[in-house]
Amino acid sequence: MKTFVVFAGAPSAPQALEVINTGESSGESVFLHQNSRTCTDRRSFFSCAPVRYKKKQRHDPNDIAKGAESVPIPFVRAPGGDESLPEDFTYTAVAVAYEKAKIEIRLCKIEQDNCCTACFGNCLKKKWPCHCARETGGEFAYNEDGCVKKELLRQAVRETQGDEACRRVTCEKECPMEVARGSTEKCRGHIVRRFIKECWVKCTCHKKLCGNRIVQQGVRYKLEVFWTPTGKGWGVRTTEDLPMGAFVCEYIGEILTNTELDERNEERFLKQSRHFYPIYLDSDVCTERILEDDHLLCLDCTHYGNVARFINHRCGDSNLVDIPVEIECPDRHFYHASFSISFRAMEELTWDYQLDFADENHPIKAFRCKCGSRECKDTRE
Ligand SMILES: C[S@@+](CC[C@H](N)C(=O)[O-])C[C@H]1O[C@@H](n2cnc3c(N)ncnc32)[C@H](O)[C@@H]1O
Repeated sequence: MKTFVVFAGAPSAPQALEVINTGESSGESVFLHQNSRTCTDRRSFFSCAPVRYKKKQRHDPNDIAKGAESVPIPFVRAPGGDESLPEDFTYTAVAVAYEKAKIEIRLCKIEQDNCCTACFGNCLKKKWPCHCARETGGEFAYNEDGCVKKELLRQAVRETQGDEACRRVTCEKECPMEVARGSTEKCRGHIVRRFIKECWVKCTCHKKLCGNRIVQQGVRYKLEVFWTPTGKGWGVRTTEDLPMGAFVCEYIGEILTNTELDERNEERFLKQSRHFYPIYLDSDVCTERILEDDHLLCLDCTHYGNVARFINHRCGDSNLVDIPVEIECPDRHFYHASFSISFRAMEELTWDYQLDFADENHPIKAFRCKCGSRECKDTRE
């Protein structure tokens, strides 16, 4: 018996080695292809190999994600410009807790009837939606193209625009959001946000093929970070036309408590930092009423974050809407803030930060808005 070592890949990129035995009598070498095709010479092996052939990857100096996303995200300077990306920023595609934030991602919190333990393949193809669609009224949040369904999208736009018709809850005692703002005012009321629940770790469907696993797959459309010509610093745009409801990215950064964020804000304010990058994970404040400091969490993208950190604000008619998503377990102190297209876009991607420009007490002193929208709320002289 002869032993052959077979490369599963091109000659220049041997990634996996496989040893096979073959009879000596024919005098032929047998090359076993990884997708079970056999070829009798090395040449035809490599010509039938591309199914598994993975191009040798290089570190693309223009990819701000440094390979962390499944698509590269290039950055583009203004013509003739020499702006550089911030040096104290490291790209991460997963949220990381800084120090005190308590994140309760526990298997025991996922009850059997809160996940699909008998599903196979793609849950969206099932005749009847599985348990995972319960959160969204018995229908999956996504369509077969991986986009958020129209009704849910409309609802999210209404909620984020503070539509009076949306359900509101007022804190009975101290409002954690007012406390976070350093204010002693009464609760202004919280809109009850509708969450999306994706299939999670205990579900038995396919981790990549299930259509109820969209946000957890990460960025898949072509995005670009570019230097805005209107004085907003860096911004994000798409280089392809995105359909309504397409998931663009989630807001990823360091997970902080309010106190930690306050300390950072103060420091940055003293340093006269130009840009600020925090968001509050407050979509479920209304069901808790009373929250300890280490449970009302925020994401800060200043030092660690993903492409969402470069998305600028637009008042009123922004083309992205944020939707809270449960991915790991039902603990809503930490959830995923996903951005989907609410208006067709092939231009700068913007998101309404929901800032009150007149609020002098706001912990992040609002910038002078240059969004250019007819609905711009920054009316300060
Ligand atoms: C999340 S960052 C966005 C990325 C930022 N432009 C950069 O270069 O890193 C938020 C900051 O961008 C700037 N910004 C965002 N939207 C803006 C707008 N509509 N007008 C002016 N500045 C804006 C503000 O300085 C704000 O604090």
